[in-house]
Amino acid sequence: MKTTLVLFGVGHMGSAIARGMLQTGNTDLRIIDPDLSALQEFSALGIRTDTACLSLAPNDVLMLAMPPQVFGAFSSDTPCVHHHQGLVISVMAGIRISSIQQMLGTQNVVRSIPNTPSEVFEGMTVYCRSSSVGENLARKARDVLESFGRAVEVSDEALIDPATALCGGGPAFVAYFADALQEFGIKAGLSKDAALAITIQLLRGTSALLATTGKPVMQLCREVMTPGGTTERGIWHFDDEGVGRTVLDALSKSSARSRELGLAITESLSQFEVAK
Ligand SMILES: NC(=O)C1=CN([C@@H]2O[C@H](COP(=O)(O)OP(=O)(O)OC[C@H]3O[C@@H](n4cnc5c(N)ncnc54)[C@H](OP(=O)(O)O)[C@@H]3O)[C@@H](O)[C@H]2O)C=CC1
Ligand SMILES: O=C(O)[C@@H]1CCC=N1
Repeated sequence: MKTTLVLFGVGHMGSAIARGMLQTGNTDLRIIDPDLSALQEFSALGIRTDTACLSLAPNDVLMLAMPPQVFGAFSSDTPCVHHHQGLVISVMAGIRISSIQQMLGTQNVVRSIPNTPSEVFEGMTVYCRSSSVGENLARKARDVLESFGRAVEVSDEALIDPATALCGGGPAFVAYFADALQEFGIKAGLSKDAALAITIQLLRGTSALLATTGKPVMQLCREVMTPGGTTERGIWHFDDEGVGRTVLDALSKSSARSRELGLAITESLSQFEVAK
């Protein structure tokens, strides 16, 4: 029997997951989002869509893809998700497994961080499961997450914050760099289309070279830097300007923000417990 995935939130990440999943067709999809216009694309494809969730089947897999900041209100306003016996997969940045368990009164939680290339079945998801998720549910979680790309499980939940920076945010960092490459091409006189085509093939070709040869990344870099040639001038400039360090700092800041988002909820939950 096909798993029914109930996707809560079909914004940038949720819609990428839904579109990726529709390419594989292994999962029955149901989508909930208060924004009717976000649902139209999917209801036109015959997918069950609703602006609110009133009931669930016990075996439904729930996927939480709303902003972390609205999770508290969602939890209060959606009683049918409470005490859900099936699997709950969160893709929300920051929010810890224990907070989700506490707020939904459910145990079987997988905290994951996918990325937007899921839309074209090239997603990468890092995930961690709660100790209550046994092998059967773990297999189900993996099947769901692999229905829009690749998935890697980690056993230490603390790794999800840096994975949020690297894997979840990664496409933004790569796109930012790609934009600078494209801009150079355009400023140098290439047409926008030519600059874009070159940039796309650079990303694809470098990625394929890395994956196919298994060479270390900096070896790829050194192999392009012909001594006395052109590329080393550019890479030396990166080194002088501390570009590598800036990238590390940027990802550290993203990771810290993920921890901070989680901590805000954990602290408000513990204050609530004290007040009770
Ligand atoms: N964007 C990304 O690349 C990644 C995002 N994530 C995570 O995915 C989640 C969504 O991010 P993103 O898609 O970028 O955000 P968006 O703002 O693009 O989308 C969020 C969607 O959730 C909807 N929503 C709000 N409240 C509810 C609710 N109560 N029930 C169901 N849906 C609701 C919003 O509707 P409305 O607009 O009406 O408020 C909106 O359509 C976040 O938790 C984020 O941390 C994780 C990895 C990568
Ligand atoms: O920026 C964010 O908060 C989300 C999580 C990872 C990518 N986008």
